[in-house]
Amino acid sequence: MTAIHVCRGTLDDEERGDLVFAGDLVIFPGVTALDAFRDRVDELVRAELGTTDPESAQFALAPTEYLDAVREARQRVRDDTAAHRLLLTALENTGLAACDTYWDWVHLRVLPHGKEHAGAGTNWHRDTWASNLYAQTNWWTPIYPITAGRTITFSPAQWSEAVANTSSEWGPRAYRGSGAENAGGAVTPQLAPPQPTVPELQVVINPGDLLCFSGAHLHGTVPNESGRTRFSVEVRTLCRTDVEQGRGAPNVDGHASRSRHQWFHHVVDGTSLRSRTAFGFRAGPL
Ligand SMILES: O=C(O)CCC(=O)C(=O)O
Ligand SMILES: [Fe+2]
Repeated sequence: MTAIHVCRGTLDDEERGDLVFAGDLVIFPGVTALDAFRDRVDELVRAELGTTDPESAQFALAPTEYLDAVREARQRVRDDTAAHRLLLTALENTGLAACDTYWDWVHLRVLPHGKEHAGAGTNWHRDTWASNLYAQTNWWTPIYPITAGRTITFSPAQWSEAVANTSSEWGPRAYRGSGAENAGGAVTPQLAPPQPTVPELQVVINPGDLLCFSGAHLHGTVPNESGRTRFSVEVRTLCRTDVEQGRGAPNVDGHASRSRHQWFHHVVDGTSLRSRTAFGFRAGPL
């Protein structure tokens, strides 16, 4: 049973882990530093799209021009250390201890209106089918207002129920961040037949709110037919103590042969989690 917690105070890493690794969703409303982060992302997005209304820019620009600008905006956010610092402060505002935290990369997801852009979203997946890291915690925030028709969706019923999937044969060529998203590639492992019935929970939060969930949750993108483009940012964290102590969500159906510690770098000093051989991690190539 998934509960949704609206947490107006802070949770330390252990308290947060107790909820998230049990399948609960945690919403931190009005996180202080998130306003400045959002302003920064908005500035980068407007600059790249050359508009004051990014949510309708897809209708104003030629398709290739638009997709190029989106790619640039995504890269700008991924490289922008000022934005990263603000996002880290926002995570710390929720109680996260930066000294113990590794993250992957700050990913701007742009989901335009219309079926032809569906590849910019994701099908149902658990991130852990790819990362094989059960302490993985996902953070997600909208940059502009969203609706139930323009958001992320969860299948709480499948938290503890195995579903057939392609995690055993999925490989790093589909590595997230490679740009495969907009080419409609299999960015994460997929559901395999038989397709389960997936009762959905679409989560609508405000810009400035942060949604936190286990990477082991079955989740995906609501197809955007809302008439406006969705802009959201996601990042994944690992708490070193969780990894060292083997804390995390249960694995109900992941069959990846490797764990992708190398996707995660320390939020302050940038050292790779893979290089922390003191943990006894395999340090082999992808
Ligand atoms: O934003 C979405 O639609 C999907 C996000 C996602 O899969 C993630 O944050 O791991
Ligand atoms: Fe995901």
